[in-house]
Amino acid sequence: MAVAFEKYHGTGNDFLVCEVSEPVDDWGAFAITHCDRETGVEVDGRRGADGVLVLSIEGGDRVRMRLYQPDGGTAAMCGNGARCAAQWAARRLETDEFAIDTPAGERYARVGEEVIEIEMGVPSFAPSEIPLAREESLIREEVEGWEVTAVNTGVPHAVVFVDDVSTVDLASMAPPVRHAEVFPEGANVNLASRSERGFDQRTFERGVEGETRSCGTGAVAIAVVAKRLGLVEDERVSVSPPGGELLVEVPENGPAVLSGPVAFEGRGEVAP
Ligand SMILES: N[C@H](CCC[C@H](N)C(=O)O)C(=O)O
Repeated sequence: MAVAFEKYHGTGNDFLVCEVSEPVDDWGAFAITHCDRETGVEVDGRRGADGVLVLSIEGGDRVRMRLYQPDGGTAAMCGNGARCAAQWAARRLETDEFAIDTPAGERYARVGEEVIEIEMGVPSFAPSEIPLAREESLIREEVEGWEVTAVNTGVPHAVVFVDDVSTVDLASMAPPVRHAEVFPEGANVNLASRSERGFDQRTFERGVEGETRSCGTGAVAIAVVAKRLGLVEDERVSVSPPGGELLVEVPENGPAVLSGPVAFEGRGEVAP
């Protein structure tokens, strides 16, 4: 039996989207096969994906989202994935505002003409919530030779501010930080540097084990760490990963909000 999918990307972070009712026994194995950049499914000229979003509509007006990563594992939250899930759901629901149930908690989505906005929860610097293998927060401390700040924005992130993200060899700097002992569950690794509009972003993702064109929880992490370190004062911060531009709102109290565009790339069928 074939498995139907749709493909979306949010500022270049691309996902296969499947209904949970599709005939797949092992979504982790499915993600390993079809997300592979060399041998995975090809849509619109790009092979593979940064993950598989397994979705369902529950109770008529709520979306349940689970992310399976290219290494077969899962992650509690994905900001761009939630934006793609919201686009998928808006085509099926009669409303443009609804809740998305994720393992990191309930997230509210607003689907507009141009941008899709997700409430991302309240970011945490608490060691037990990131999690960190120590009792103190990790703010601007050296980890594997880089000045790292750690935050959880639904998943664990390490943020490193540099002069120019484009001159750093992310593929070699990120793995030691991603696997550092201080992160017992690993971390996604973000580089940020000042740009004219806000910050440039590059992210090495856990589970993809490589650089992605965009990462929503990473953009929120950069904005919230920039705020914490006193690098910005505005509540709205523009963050530009290689795949586009995201806007992050970081209020004093309350949840961060991530917004940006989503594109539908196509649909098809693959083997389970
Ligand atoms: N790309 C996602 C994050 C996935 C996080 C995952 N790579 C992990 O924590 O293991 C985003 O837009 O927020």
